[in-house]
Amino acid sequence: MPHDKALVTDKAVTDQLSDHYSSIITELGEDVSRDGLLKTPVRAAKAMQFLTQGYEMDAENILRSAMFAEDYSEMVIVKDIEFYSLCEHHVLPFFGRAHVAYIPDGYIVGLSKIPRVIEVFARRLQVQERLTDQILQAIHTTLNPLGVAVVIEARHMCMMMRGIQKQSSVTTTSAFTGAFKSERTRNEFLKLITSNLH
Ligand SMILES: Nc1nc2c(ncn2[C@@H]2O[C@H](COP(=O)(O)OP(=O)(O)OP(=O)(O)O)[C@@H](O)[C@H]2O)c(=O)[nH]1
Ligand SMILES: [Zn+2]
Repeated sequence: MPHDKALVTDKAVTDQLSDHYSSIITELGEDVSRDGLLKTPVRAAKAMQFLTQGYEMDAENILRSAMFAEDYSEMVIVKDIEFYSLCEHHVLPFFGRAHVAYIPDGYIVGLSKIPRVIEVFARRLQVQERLTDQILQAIHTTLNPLGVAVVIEARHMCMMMRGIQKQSSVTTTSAFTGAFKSERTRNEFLKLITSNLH
């Protein structure tokens, strides 16, 4: 899914976006007909479709496609899941790592589906808070587990390349349901995501 270019570009959309990119590049003072820029509008159009392909994906379907009845009821954690998203204010990247946990209640989910859910919500115009919450809600609604926890750490290019120009600030967001509202369970999760056990 994330690597399949053919899936994410549509000819009509590419043509339209490409025209817009030509105008933008010209407006910036460049010569869009020079050799190095000849194919840039089309490349940029395809890249932007790739970066926003999450609009075409359905997180709940992805999770439902690999749910298995299982009696396991301890915490399952998938941590250090890297992601790239686009901030909806400046259309510049923000990127980092997500840590997700859930405590099953009768059903477990195929592990790869957790990073796939992150792709669904990261590959669109976003804010970090909503990204965190959408991942949480998709898992909560579909698996109906005893609890879900999501922590996201990210760097925002709009705060690095421009604006306030802070190079090392990291933004952390978190959201919890059910059992993770209890301090003991939440602390166990936070301890495990910060440990170096591999
Ligand atoms: N809460 C939140 N804010 C974000 C996120 N991504 C970017 N922002 C912020 O969105 C805000 C937009 O503020 P504005 O004042 O409208 O835009 P601006 O003039 O470009 O702001 P500066 O970045 O401060 O130069 C900025 O403070 C950004 O840092 C995000 O994921 N969550
Ligand atoms: Zn921004």
